[in-house]
Amino acid sequence: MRKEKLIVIGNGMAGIRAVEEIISLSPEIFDITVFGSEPHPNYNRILLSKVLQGDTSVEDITLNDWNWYEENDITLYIEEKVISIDSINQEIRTDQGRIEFYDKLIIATGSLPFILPIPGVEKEGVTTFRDISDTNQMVKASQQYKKAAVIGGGLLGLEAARGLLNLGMDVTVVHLSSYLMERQLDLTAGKLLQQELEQQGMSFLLEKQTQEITGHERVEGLKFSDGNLLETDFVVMAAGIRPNTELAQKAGLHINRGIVVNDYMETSSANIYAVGECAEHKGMVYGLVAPLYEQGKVLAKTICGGDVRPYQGSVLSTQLKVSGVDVFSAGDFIEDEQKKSIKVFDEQDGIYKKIVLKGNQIVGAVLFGDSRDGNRLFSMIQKQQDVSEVEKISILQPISGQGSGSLVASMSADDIVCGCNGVSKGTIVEAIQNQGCTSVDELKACTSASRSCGGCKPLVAELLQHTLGSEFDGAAQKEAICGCTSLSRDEVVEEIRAKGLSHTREVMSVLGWSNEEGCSKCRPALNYYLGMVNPTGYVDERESRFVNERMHANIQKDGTYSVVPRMYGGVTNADDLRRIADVVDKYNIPLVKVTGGQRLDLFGVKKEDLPLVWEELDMPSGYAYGKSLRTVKTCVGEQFCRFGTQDSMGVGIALEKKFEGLWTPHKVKMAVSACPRSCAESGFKDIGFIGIDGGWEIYVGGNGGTHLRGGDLLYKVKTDEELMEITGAYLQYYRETANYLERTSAWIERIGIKNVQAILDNVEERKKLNLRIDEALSTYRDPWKEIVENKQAKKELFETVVTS
Ligand SMILES: Cc1cc2nc3c(=O)[nH]c(=O)nc-3n(C[C@H](O)[C@H](O)[C@H](O)COP(=O)(O)OP(=O)(O)OC[C@H]3O[C@@H](n4cnc5c(N)ncnc54)[C@H](O)[C@@H]3O)c2cc1C
Ligand SMILES: NC(=O)c1ccc[n+]([C@@H]2O[C@H](COP(=O)([O-])OP(=O)(O)OC[C@H]3O[C@@H](n4cnc5c(N)ncnc54)[C@H](O)[C@@H]3O)[C@@H](O)[C@H]2O)c1
Ligand code: SF4
Ligand code: FES
Repeated sequence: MRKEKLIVIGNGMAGIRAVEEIISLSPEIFDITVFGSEPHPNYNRILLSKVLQGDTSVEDITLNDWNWYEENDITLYIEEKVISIDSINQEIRTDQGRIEFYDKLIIATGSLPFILPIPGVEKEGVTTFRDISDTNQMVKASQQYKKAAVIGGGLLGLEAARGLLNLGMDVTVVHLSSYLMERQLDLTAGKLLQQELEQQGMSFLLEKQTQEITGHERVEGLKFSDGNLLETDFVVMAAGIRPNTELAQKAGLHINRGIVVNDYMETSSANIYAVGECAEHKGMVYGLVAPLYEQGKVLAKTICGGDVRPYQGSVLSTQLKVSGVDVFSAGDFIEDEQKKSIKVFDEQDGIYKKIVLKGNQIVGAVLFGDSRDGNRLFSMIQKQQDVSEVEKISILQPISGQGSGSLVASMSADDIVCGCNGVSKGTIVEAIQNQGCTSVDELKACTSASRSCGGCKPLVAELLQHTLGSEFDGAAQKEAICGCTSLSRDEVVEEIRAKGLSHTREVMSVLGWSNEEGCSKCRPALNYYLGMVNPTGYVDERESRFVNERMHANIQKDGTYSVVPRMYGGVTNADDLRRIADVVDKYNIPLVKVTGGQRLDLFGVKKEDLPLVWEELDMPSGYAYGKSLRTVKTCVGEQFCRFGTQDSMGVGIALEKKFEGLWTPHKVKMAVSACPRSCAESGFKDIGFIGIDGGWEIYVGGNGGTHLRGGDLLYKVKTDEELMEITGAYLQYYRETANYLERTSAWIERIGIKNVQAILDNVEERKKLNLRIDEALSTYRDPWKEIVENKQAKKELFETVVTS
């Protein structure tokens, strides 16, 4: 039976959550294609604030990686924008000229940041805060400039400001209203918040209307309507958002503020639905994930058929994600003729609580300084609980001051624990008691609790402890490697060693994985740990690897691949260049790019051409796709440079020849410079070598990515042999102790350079580590050559099967 074609425009949080709901209801009905204009698979936009504040990294906020799309047979086109919808012929067209037919179409285009209509907004140094690219821009600006101004003192502006403070900038928040977060707080809470943030180092200009952004090409300041000026090097616009409706408008759909939908998320056009921030329901447009996820549930049921409970709109609750600030707001929190409030204000401790009652119903709440009662109050608001029988003041006081255990004990089963995902206490308790969840990560996988902003994690953990009672295992609360198990990385590796486990499925079965297939997080990790523990006995499981590692090339947004041949030490010759040029001509390779790691990257290679390209290049794989040694960059060194004191190219080539093909927890880059001028940028590599008089300095844990980190000096050595020995021992220690997907920069901070030095100081230990790395290296075979020589693998992986 022909599957119906479902197209989703927008690869963001609401669109993909709706797809998840659809797949869980009816995995077989639709052939799904998703278009996303950003260059990433679906990620957790909420956590961009945490990325900026340095609490997590861009790599760690992916919600659904490429494997998820592949496993669910979803075609994803990234960096491809849908530019028109033909609702008569049921077709969409993209900016790449692609035209696709749909049976059903979901518009999930989100919002656009509101850009103040004032002169100067186009200047260099003005940004918004909406996506990964904006976040990277802010991190980069903080490395070059000192003064930042954030326009807008709402949730987004304050989270951006906290991030910029953490990045070392002087930050002034410019706000239109007389107090902060006026959409979520009342005057008292807004002022308390300001005091707290001032203590953290933030400055504020309130009741300021920005009239112009001054400067030549780059921003130099802000000019206000009262004539005052503020000098600044960088401006973040966080003055609200607007639903992204242009596409729907052009298609003739009914638009008001957003794309108008009914209670079933249907737009005014047949077979077209809208969900998320772009949708307007009963005059409301939402900008938080909880309502968008509720909409996604309704949409999935509508589209899959069956009983649908119509969407009735959502009550909102918010929390600011700034460490050291405890603030909560929910529902309708401003008093008027019909709505009266009850307040508790402890000025000494800076604690303020207010509930707003309409008749006998609690309709809103604001908490500052102690938000532990937030969930309970939110549940009362959602349930429109009648409080006529209750002594009103007690609503504000029953939990505070008591232990946290009693907080979860006092919650009723339908009280919401995770606001973002609408998960109640009852659902979590059921998952613990009936589905055997024993850790927060398992609960996240089972119920989605704590999957979004993460603010509810402590409460989920308390509930777990409370429910399990004496069976609660504190040790199990260590970071589990994924939601399929409660075991940590160290425990899994220990079990693999102790029980001699030799296959991912065996690990999952023997160690009692809750999901017998594993998931896209644990399968590649197990494959790595098994290979690390038993390098000569373990047979690598191709199917457990990420797609790029399976294909030995990097997949690009148009479905073609990029190919990087190995050029040891970044050194090449006429023969290699001639062969590369011939291959480029023969296979119509559209782009050849010199990489930052001194390699040539051939972009736009068709999947079926990959084995032929590799065969004709006749060069080893550069592993540009792998969690392994990528490149050793070198400066020309003593051979040609006047300043060179060492043979950087020779050492670089020797390092690369020795360690090529070594699987590591994450990618590893090296650089060798022959003098402290460090032309190969040795200070920002996983391992960097700098030639000095009479030897080398070895730097480790450097990173040139979003969270720039200069390497730490590990050792000074006198000879090239010592350099090799230390490098081997260091790399093996990293291989044996890091979590899968942990870069050396994060690992060294976690483990501590002094502890690593203590291990490597021990000559015997160093020898053993080197023996073990040599064993791992002994298994290396060039993967391109293997495929070229293996007809079966070539056929399975690279020949496109055409069925009619
Ligand atoms: C820094 C930050 C922190 C936040 N913190 C919180 C929080 O703590 N709690 C909370 O509840 N909410 C928070 N939010 C809001 C939350 O992230 C959004 O409500 C949510 O992401 C909206 O989901 P969406 O799918 O509607 O839109 P988006 O996630 O923006 O997704 C829309 C996607 O569609 C793509 N797109 C648009 N047009 C096209 C087109 N024509 N073709 C193809 N693709 C297109 C866009 O590029 C985008 O990737 C935060 C937002 C930000 C920016
Ligand atoms: N923790 C969270 O829940 C969280 C965090 C970040 C973002 N978000 C969401 O992201 C979206 C965007 O956030 P936001 O804070 O930009 O939106 P917002 O509309 O909540 O706040 C914008 C703020 O900017 C102020 N403002 C408007 N024009 C201004 C001007 N000319 N000069 C100075 N100030 C001006 C407004 O007074 C308002 O307080 C919202 O939907 C928000 O809910 C949520
Ligand atoms: S690092 Fe020193 S030796 Fe190497 S190229 Fe630069 S200046 Fe010359
Ligand atoms: S409250 Fe945001 S993830 Fe649970």
